[in-house]
Amino acid sequence: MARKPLIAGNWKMNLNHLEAIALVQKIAFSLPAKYFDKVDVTVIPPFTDIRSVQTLIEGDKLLLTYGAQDVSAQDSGAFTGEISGSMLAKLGCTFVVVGHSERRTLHGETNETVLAKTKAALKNGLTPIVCIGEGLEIREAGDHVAYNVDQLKGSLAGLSAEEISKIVIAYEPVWAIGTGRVASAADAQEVCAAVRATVAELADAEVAAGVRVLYGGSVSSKNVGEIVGQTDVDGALVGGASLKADEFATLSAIAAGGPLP
Ligand SMILES: O=C[C@H](O)COP(=O)(O)O
Repeated sequence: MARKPLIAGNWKMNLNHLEAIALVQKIAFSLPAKYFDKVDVTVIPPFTDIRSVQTLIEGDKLLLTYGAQDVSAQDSGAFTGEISGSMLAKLGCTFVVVGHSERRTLHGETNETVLAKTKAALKNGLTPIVCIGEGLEIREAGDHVAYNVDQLKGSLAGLSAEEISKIVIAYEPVWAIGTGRVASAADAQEVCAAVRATVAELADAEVAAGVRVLYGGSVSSKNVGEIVGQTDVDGALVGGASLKADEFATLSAIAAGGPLP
């Protein structure tokens, strides 16, 4: 089954709403409509930027989509600081990142938390981008495939095949995030193939053939071509390089198969 590549730009805690508007305008200008037949491109700004990004994208009928970096596992109520799935859906978000390693490490999110947030996203019609990834010690011990398979199984435990078919999975080795130390294309392929095999086990072969598996960790225009050229890698979750319009447009164009903008 042909899977359309997805390039998702996770801005993390960068750019206020005015800067967000400027960046989205530049990306849209650099990436004409023809590219969007071959690649889905989404921006994942901080919560405070989403309304401005929505207004721009809807007002100018841009072909980019947008999403959020996190979602509450709760529906509503006394959860100070939390943002619900229904709030994000009302703002027109397509995607929500769930279980990013920075949330797992810095905010103590477990596989159970990630599963609850994944359910909250699905319940509200959002596509969760469920993140997994091993630290350096696990990679150096050679246990990375088993570790990622376990993390994925824990993060998707009990979901139906239909629910799993609506999810995007992102493999992000923690040692490659923001470090400039990108995994080799073969490293990315090895884990993404194991992810797809695990989806076949948890759901079925058809769901596994259709689910999009992204790689994340120091992706740039220099390495994206080789990475998304791997059989089981269907795009990228991009951090630092998504904050530069030209670079993000260029790497999206490469994922689309070119030509360069
Ligand atoms: O969500 C994005 C990843 O954490 C990758 O970040 P990076 O491209 O800055 O390494």
